[in-house]
Amino acid sequence: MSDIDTAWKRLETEGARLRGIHLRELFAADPGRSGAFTATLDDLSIDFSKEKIDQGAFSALLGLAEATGVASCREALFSGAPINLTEGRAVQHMALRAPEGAVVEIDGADVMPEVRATLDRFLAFAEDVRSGAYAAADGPFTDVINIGIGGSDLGPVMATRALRPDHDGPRLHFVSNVDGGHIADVTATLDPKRTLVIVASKTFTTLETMANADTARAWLSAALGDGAGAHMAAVSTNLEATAAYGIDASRVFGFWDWVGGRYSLWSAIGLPVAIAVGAQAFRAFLAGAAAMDAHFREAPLAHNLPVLLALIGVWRRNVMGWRTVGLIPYDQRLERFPAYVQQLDMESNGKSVTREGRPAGATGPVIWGEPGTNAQHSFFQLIHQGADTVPVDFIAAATPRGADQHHHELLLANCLAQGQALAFGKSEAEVRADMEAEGKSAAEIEMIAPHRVFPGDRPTTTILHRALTPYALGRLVALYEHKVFVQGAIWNVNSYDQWGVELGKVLAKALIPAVKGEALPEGLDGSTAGLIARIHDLKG
Ligand SMILES: O=P(O)(O)OC[C@H]1O[C@H](O)[C@H](O)[C@@H](O)[C@@H]1O
Repeated sequence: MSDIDTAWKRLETEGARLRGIHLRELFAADPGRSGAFTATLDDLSIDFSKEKIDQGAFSALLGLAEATGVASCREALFSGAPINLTEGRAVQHMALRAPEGAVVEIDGADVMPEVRATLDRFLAFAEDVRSGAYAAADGPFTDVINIGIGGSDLGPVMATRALRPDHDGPRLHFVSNVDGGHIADVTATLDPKRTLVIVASKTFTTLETMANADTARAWLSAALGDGAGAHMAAVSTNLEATAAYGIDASRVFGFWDWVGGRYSLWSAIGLPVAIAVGAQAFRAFLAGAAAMDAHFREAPLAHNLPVLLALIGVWRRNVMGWRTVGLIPYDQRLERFPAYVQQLDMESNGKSVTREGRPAGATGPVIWGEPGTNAQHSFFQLIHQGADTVPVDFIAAATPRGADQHHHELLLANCLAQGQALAFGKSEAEVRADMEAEGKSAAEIEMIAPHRVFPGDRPTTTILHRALTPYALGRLVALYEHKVFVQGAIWNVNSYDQWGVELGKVLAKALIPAVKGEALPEGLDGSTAGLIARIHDLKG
């Protein structure tokens, strides 16, 4: 048996043992377990004491990380080796936030001079837009529309909302969906004479983004004629395509093929964020991520935050067999964080073959979520009393920014209470005692008590930091990025390609003529042909 098989076997044994032990019992046996199962980096902590693990399971998880070579995979990542095997590319988004003086070599050349020059250039442009030094014909830009999708949209949207207290630049708007309703609704409220449009696309070929860019350009041209070009900027790795599209090189900001789309927020894809919050805050955001990079690279596995988060995920997914994870920020400004992590995680580790092309076991879980406390008043019912165990990650800040302290205390109390309720529940005996104290009749108690029981034993991990500053946000995003990397290493999948999105793109292109009313593609399946016929009927 290989070391990896042995490590998995040991985990299975631990899992079988712990499955029968309620979280209440784990806490009764070791009331101080939160000390043992909390890891910190400065003000950031991860408390995983409400996960169904104990020391035996924890050491088996660390054994798996060692057997699967997480530490050497991590070195390969930072070395700039082409670990994205299927595309022959290095994975070096960390270079985009590397500290002053760092040298990062890819293919034997230091990429940092070019990275720094591009960062300086796009931050200078952001400051010029903010100050009005680069202005619209009628005065400073009041509004900016970022057109992009996937990694060219979710990061900027998420970060702009998260950093609302730092937002002192022009208003930001985001258009991603090819649904014309999206751009129509955004432009309806804006003055083209005072609006800057950023077209953000790594490839500059994405159907949705190019369709929206064409529509935005027509909207600008209708108001500005030849002046429309001055209202457009682009971010891409495909500089030939941006030139062919006619966007002036002075407003084109590049990045590199070693930056995956879902890892590109740190590059010029972050331009809209920089326009919103300014260069200084954007640099603090990068510094927070760099601090997590340094921690991830240097900390021993047993105290390494991304490694621990990854191992908890492996425990949940592979050992316990739970297929989804709820990501619930108790932070309204992180409302798009679950969607952001959804792409980061599911596009990276939603794979079913290993790096060698053989069948992989259970890999990336389904990630979903909404902010608390709203989530409590909608789907938390199922998490408390449903038939499935749904592990949850909570994220909360100890202090609010630009918001009322009392509200924040209510928010935190709710977050903590959910973790308590999920872990410890409420037994039938407790429910009956409560109902008796409420003076309910025996018949009513008999009928209602089973419905009021909370089984508990439902795991949560709580991530806490002081406040959601630009630095803390950078650190949090990098935490999840590296967690995804570690899980990819353990599952032995390539976390950096996304072939699974390709087939739909090809098929959509082939169907466009038929949807427009032209001939159907040859050999089209009966269901799709029927749906197209129905669409034409309904169009009348
Ligand atoms: O930035 P783009 O090249 O326009 O790509 C936008 C997005 O679409 C692709 O299909 C991928 O699934 C995403 O990873 C990517 O972020």
